[in-house]
Amino acid sequence: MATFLVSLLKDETSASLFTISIAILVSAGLYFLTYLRRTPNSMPGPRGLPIVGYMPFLRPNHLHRQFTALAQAHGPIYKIQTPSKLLVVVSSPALAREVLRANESTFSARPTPIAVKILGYGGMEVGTLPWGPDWAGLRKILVRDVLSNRALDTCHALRERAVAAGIREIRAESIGKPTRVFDAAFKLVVDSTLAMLWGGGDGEGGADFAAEYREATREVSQLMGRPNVSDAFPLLARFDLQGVQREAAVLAARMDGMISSVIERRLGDLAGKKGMASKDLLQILLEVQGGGGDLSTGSLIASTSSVHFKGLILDIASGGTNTTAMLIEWAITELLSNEEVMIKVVQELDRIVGPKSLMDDHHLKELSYLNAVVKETCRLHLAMVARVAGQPCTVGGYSIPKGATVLINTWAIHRDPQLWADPLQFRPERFLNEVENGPRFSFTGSNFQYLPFGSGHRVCAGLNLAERLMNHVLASMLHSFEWKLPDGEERPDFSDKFGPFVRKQKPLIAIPFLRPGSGLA
Ligand code: HEM
Repeated sequence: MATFLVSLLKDETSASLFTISIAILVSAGLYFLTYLRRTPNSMPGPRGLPIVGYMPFLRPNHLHRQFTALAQAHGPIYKIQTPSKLLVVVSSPALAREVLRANESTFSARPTPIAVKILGYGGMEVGTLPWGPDWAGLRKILVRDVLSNRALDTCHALRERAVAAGIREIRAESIGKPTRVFDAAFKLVVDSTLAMLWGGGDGEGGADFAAEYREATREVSQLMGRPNVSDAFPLLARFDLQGVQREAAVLAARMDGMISSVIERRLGDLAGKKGMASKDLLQILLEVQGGGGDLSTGSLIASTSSVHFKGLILDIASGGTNTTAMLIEWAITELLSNEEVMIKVVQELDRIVGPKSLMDDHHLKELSYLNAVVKETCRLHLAMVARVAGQPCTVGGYSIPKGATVLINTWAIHRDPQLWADPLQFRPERFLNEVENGPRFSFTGSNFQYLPFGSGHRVCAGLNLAERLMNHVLASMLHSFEWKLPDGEERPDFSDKFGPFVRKQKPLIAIPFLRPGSGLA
């Protein structure tokens, strides 16, 4: 569940002035006094005002750039005091390593906005559970059993079929027409995720159900990006001033209804001995569940109606669909303004996939230039990893109090000219031929210069799936179609907006034309 990482921070800064004023009167003084006592005085950082700290100076839509500029003024570790939180921003690989590896157990939790908690079965899914045996057991099932490369290989045909169907739909409905690239990518990503998850049985798929799930997922990500004053001022949470908690509860019930109905239908099918057309991830999960899991997880998923069991399904179905689609939109934006790179991608696709076929799984391993494009997109368009100090500790020689939120500013690290040659240039070549013994920059977070999926025990649990989806969907969109900007537009707009992730401020609109070399022609 990637989208929750920084929304708490945004909530803090962009709630309406009116609500903020009330909130400040009620609780800010109390918090500020508490934090004054606990703030490490010697750590550099911009000066704020009494009571409200630095909050009035934060620019919610541009925090990634503002935090990077502040690092230039205050160094690679600095503090920002807000009424309710001490933020510590770190912007170097060495300090990221200190937080995510050397002090891993101290920084094992991440800030969880109230809406995210409600939507995640009350904080019972992998992304929101606190570090402990429940989290470890469920994460093991998710990563080792259900989202392992082996399991994802098992259901590759389901993904291929869904992507091919989506590509045919674009051909039928959008050729020659201005199209929102994010929407096209989002549909392909959600449909193929759901196909892998529960598309192997009878009755679970279906266009209407997928459309309903897509709509709910879209609403979830909108809600997560909405400021909630209760996150900034927990004392006010019980009043739910903006109704965010109520909305989250309604949406959570809707998602739960859909997930429960899929499980029931599948269990009914099995009882009726209909069997599986082809094995999907739900089936793999049911087999783990039926086997009782191991000692650490057996009781957690003893029942298929337990929140833990359903939370695992939610993690897969909604964990990263929005982010994956958003990165595909950024990749196409970059390619439309880097003609040479686009030509190389398309040449590779023509060479590996060939003129008469559609993309399939075995092509993916050979598309090394396309994979480099995806890595370069992740370098330039992801912004932060957030963790909370579970106990007092020291980072970079400064003491950090319990409860402080530490932000690893990957936006700054990924664009640091000391670390990357021509850091603002889109140059996928930097990820090619890295070293002989495996890639220097993988998605696993072993190199702290490149952290798109975080690092350590809480590194993204869905990174295998995310990598396959990004590569597969992007490759299919580029192999089948030539995307052109509408007449009169020479270059796509690059303005962005900080939110749970860095999204495009203006959606990319492009026109797909059928490529003569595509398998659809
Ligand atoms: C390109 C898409 C994605 C990006 C950029 C992304 C990024 C991230 C990041 C940065 C984290 C926090 C890591 C940390 O704190 O060190 C995370 C956590 C997580 N992600 Fe992803 N993610 C993506 C896709 C996915 C997908 C497809 C899934 C589901 C299958 C998923 C499931 C999770 C889960 C469950 C966690 C919490 C892990 C834990 O706390 O143990 N993500 N993701």
